[in-house]
Amino acid sequence: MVDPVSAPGNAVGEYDQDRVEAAIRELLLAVGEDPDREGLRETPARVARSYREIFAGLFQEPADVLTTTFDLGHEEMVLVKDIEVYSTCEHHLVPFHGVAHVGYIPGADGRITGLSKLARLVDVYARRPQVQERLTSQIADALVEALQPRGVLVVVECEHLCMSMRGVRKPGSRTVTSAVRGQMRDVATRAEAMSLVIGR
Ligand SMILES: Nc1nc2c(ncn2[C@@H]2O[C@H](COP(=O)(O)OP(=O)(O)OP(=O)(O)O)[C@@H](O)[C@H]2O)c(=O)[nH]1
Ligand SMILES: [Zn+2]
Repeated sequence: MVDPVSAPGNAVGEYDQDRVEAAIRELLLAVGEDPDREGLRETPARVARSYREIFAGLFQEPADVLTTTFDLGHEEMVLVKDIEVYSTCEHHLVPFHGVAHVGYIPGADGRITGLSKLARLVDVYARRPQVQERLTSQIADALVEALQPRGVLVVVECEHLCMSMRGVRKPGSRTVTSAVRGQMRDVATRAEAMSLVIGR
């Protein structure tokens, strides 16, 4: 038995490697496969290890990653764009992937966070069963809470494999969602942020 991982995040229980393994074996049987054939023998254990990583965000809190802040007195917009996103659609349990652009205007105290922390924050929420709208707003709200910035803009652009490989089968379509908080709602500020997002 591998150590269960238990931490708050959004989880209602702990990660149970043995149970995931048993469920994957059962799933293989249910779809008509033979889980004992050579190619599949190790698959339940592999998938269980892989899900532990893919859903690790269930056991992480945004506060865990937004720990490093600096008082640089910087009062202008900070934007990290094209942060790679890999998440899992909670309706079909298949991936959706693309990029996130995360920007904020520091608060009156000029407190900022490390740039990598913005990407880590995206991962905390992406590594859970998700819908893109919730992913987008959770990132924005976590930044508001941690940094008390003047404004936040989060834009996420993803392709959903549930729309590409099955169902409606429209490969290449991308879904764009945004969450805007505080002064980023101002027309001119939002336009400046969006031009930075769009500019390549
Ligand atoms: N709003 C939103 N919808 C999503 C997201 N990911 C998947 N969906 C949609 O969730 C819906 C689920 O619809 P259902 O009718 O319950 O499921 P379904 O029969 O598998 O639907 P199809 O995908 O159309 O075959 C689909 O329209 C998906 O495209 C997401 O992140 N946000
Ligand atoms: Zn889906």
